[in-house]
Amino acid sequence: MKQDVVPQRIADHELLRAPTHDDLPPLDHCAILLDIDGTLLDLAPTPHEVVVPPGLDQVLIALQQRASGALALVSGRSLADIDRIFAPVRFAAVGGHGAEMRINPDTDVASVQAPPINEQLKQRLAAIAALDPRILLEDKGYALALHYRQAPHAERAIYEAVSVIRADLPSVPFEVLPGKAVCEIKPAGVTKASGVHELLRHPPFRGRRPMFIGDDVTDETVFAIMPDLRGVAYSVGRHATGVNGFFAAPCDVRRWLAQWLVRP
Ligand SMILES: O=P(O)(O)OC[C@H]1O[C@H](O[C@H]2O[C@H](CO)[C@@H](O)[C@H](O)[C@H]2O)[C@H](O)[C@@H](O)[C@@H]1O
Repeated sequence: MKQDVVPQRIADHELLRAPTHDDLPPLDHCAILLDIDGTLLDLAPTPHEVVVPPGLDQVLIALQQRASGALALVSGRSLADIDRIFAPVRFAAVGGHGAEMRINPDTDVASVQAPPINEQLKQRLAAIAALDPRILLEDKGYALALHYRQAPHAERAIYEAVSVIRADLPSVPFEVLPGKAVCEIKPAGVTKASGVHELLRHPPFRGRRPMFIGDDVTDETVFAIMPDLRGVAYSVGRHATGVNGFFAAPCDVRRWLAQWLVRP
């Protein structure tokens, strides 16, 4: 057969469908796992300035109820910060990139998967932040973050200074994660993926198929484990490796979550 049109090479991202609810397990078989910054919430100039759009908390509560409690936030933020953002509503959560976890949102019981950040390390990182008032040091207890969204020119100096600290403190087990205008310092050995694995060992999450949405480099450990868990993963703002589809922006994620509730 004569072929009139030479097929164009199709870029990987064009092969991916926009997320559809048809790919999802039914809500009563699903563990809903959601990243916060850049996924549920739009990015803000500083960590404290994020805003929960009207109605989002109600959508999350309704999904949580429909999933018999199996909805958790999976974040680099501390549990305390997550609660501050969504107050007065509380959710099950993995916090601090896997360093903390709370299965039951109605209790204060959180399991801690890592020691508090080393004091000497903290002081050295604080000294980096002191170089420029626009660099913010976020202390999450089990993890730290150096934010340079207000001082983008400082990015290279921050990473170089952190490398020097790593060489100076070889006995302190920490890892460096590049985030969005942030250099994250977290305990070695815990990741969002280790947190998700642990979460899925407990009711009401146990035995369910996970659905995870995330946007960042720090979410890639979770994208990577989804196939083994028979899960579904979506990224936001980019086509991350191994995901089933991606959203353009957090507003699309919020709309899609709301539509999931009213699906026929
Ligand atoms: O895992 P996430 O829930 O996505 O959290 C990742 C980090 O988010 C926060 O920082 C980022 O969001 C800020 C607010 O939009 C923004 O100002 C900053 O530049 C971003 O890096 C949070 O402060 C970190 O602790 C989280 O690890």
